[in-house]
Amino acid sequence: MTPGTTPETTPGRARQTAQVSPVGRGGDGTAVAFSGVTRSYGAVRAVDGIDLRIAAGETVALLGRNGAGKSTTLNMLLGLLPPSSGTVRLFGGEPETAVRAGRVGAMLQDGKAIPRVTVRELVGFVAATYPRPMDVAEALELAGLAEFAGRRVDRLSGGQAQRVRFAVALAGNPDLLVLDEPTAALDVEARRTFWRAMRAYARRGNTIVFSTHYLEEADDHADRIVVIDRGRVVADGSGEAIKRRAGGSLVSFDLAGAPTAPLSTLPGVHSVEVRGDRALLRTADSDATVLALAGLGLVRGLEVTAASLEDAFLTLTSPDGANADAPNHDAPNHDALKETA
Ligand SMILES: Nc1ncnc2c1ncn2[C@@H]1O[C@H](COP(=O)(O)OP(=O)(O)OP(=O)(O)O)[C@@H](O)[C@H]1O
Repeated sequence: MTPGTTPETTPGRARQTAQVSPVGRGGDGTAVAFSGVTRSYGAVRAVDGIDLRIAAGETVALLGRNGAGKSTTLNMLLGLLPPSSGTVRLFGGEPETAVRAGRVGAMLQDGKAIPRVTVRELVGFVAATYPRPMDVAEALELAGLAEFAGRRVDRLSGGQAQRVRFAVALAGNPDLLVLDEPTAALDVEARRTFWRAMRAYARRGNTIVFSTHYLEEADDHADRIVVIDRGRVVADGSGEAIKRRAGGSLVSFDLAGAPTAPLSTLPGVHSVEVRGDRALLRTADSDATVLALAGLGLVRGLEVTAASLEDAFLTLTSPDGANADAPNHDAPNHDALKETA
């Protein structure tokens, strides 16, 4: 069952609504612990050896491209999917135990269809399954739904329905909120409202794990970013640290038919991408790269720009189905990108 997404959610653990220190909730202060976790679907290795500790009270973003393994990781975290190997612990025990105890609220991509009841009724039904739930009005307020409380849930826009799912995830007043791409269906204003609510919930000492494709979103709203690529953690640290270590510069120029093979061996270059006739080199030393390009006569339309957040992300991850025209010679030492949280 998907915790926190249906009125039938399992009864919750007794706990107070008041602010609680994050330390102590997980015994040693650990909310989530993955040790050597893998998960395969047939021949597809979706998660390929994840070790991860998330302290109680942390807000952590799982950042990765489509198919990186984020949802699989979150599903194992919630006990919805067993790992092929390794162990997952929530608050020191089995995920199922924490979920059954009502310590976990989730908002997943494939939340079940919402029945024909009002927003207030639905959140009330879910809240009633917990011994000490969040006050319904408070959950609606936090999720930005106060004005829609009397509206039928099947008569809401996609973005409003998404907020209902958030309110349902909050209803049991969980210690840990797990959100799989929570802002996917939201417009700019709704995103702002959503993140404001999420931060308010985090300030109470709760733990939040959310997945996203966007480094900017992760950087703006998480204490810590865990970058996942091809089922592995390739970077783990603050947004600042990830930008600093993966940032560098972007050097682009017109190839004019020149071969791409030597580009990845130029000084400073850690990845090469070709878009049409233009080559984009991500480099840690733009001066050295430009000098080397000049030596090769490759200076047509040359541009040097600081790497953006998205460039930093691209540097850390590899595109699906890399093709010969768009090699990504990622060669960073990923271990060097990890920092102690
Ligand atoms: N039920 C399944 N059966 C077979 N393969 C699957 C299944 N679920 C996921 N996969 C594969 O496992 C890999 C990881 O998928 P996952 O959904 O965990 O990625 P993701 O990072 O959440 O992607 P997205 O951002 O697109 O949601 C992908 O290659 C995907 O095709």
